[in-house]
Amino acid sequence: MVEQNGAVSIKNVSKIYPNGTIGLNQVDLDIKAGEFVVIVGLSGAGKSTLLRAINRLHDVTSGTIVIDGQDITQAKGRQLRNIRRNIAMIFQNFNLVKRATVGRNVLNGRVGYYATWQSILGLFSAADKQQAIVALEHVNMLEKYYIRADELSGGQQQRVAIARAMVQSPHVVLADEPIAALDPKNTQMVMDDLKRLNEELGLTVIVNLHSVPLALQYASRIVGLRAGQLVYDKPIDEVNQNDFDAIYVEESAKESSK
Ligand SMILES: Nc1ncnc2c1ncn2[C@@H]1O[C@H](COP(=O)(O)OP(=O)(O)OP(=O)(O)O)[C@@H](O)[C@H]1O
Repeated sequence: MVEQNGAVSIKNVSKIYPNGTIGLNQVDLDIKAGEFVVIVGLSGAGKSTLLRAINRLHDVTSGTIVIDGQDITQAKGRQLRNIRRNIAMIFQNFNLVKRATVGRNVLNGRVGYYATWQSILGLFSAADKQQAIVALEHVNMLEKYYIRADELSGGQQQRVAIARAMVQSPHVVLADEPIAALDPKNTQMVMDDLKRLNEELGLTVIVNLHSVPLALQYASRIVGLRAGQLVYDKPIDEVNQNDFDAIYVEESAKESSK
């Protein structure tokens, strides 16, 4: 049997920012390949900090994060680059190159496979261009191939970002509040696109969301953070609405009820 890639094992991870703020406090979380995990929690709970630790956009203070057997917190140079290649990130603000075409933005998902000079010159192979076309078809955006990214709506830009993530051929997709800037129709489309990456391509998807109804609709597992700590972790079929009180109760409300 071929082992599926995309397992993320987070062990005893803490992150203390230079100003002393605790971003994460001894978080343990084992995510299996092919899961669709939604991380919920109040603003400031540590959701972004956790996602950014997983692809090492920032360093953790202690603990380990092992992705398909390799510890990204300790990796350097080529090894770090190779682990990162397997992790795609989708941001709230899309992070596209606004003045570049949709096609070029999608091809940027391949830069991890080229020397820097090649990607700067846009020397992408025919096979990669074909992959970009397939990815844009997947998110129903192929007709926009030659359009500049800044001419698209927010929802369309996010779908281009999803196509860019696809051509990266990752094992894990991280999405940090991907629908925060979108209306309900685009929210649905973007969440559906993420679900298809999970179901059709078998990718592990980890999404930060504020919305509990969306978490319930899409997740195979829900994880709750509060004040940097993991306070909740259940497969979707064991989740009930009351559970969210534990995640969303404000510290102040808790204190005043004592
Ligand atoms: N660069 C930073 N320097 C100092 N503190 C930070 C930094 N980034 C985040 N924090 C703090 O770390 C804690 C966790 O923040 P984080 O952004 O991870 O929360 P979040 O759950 O993603 O919130 P939101 O839903 O608002 O994005 C917060 O107290 C925040 O103020």
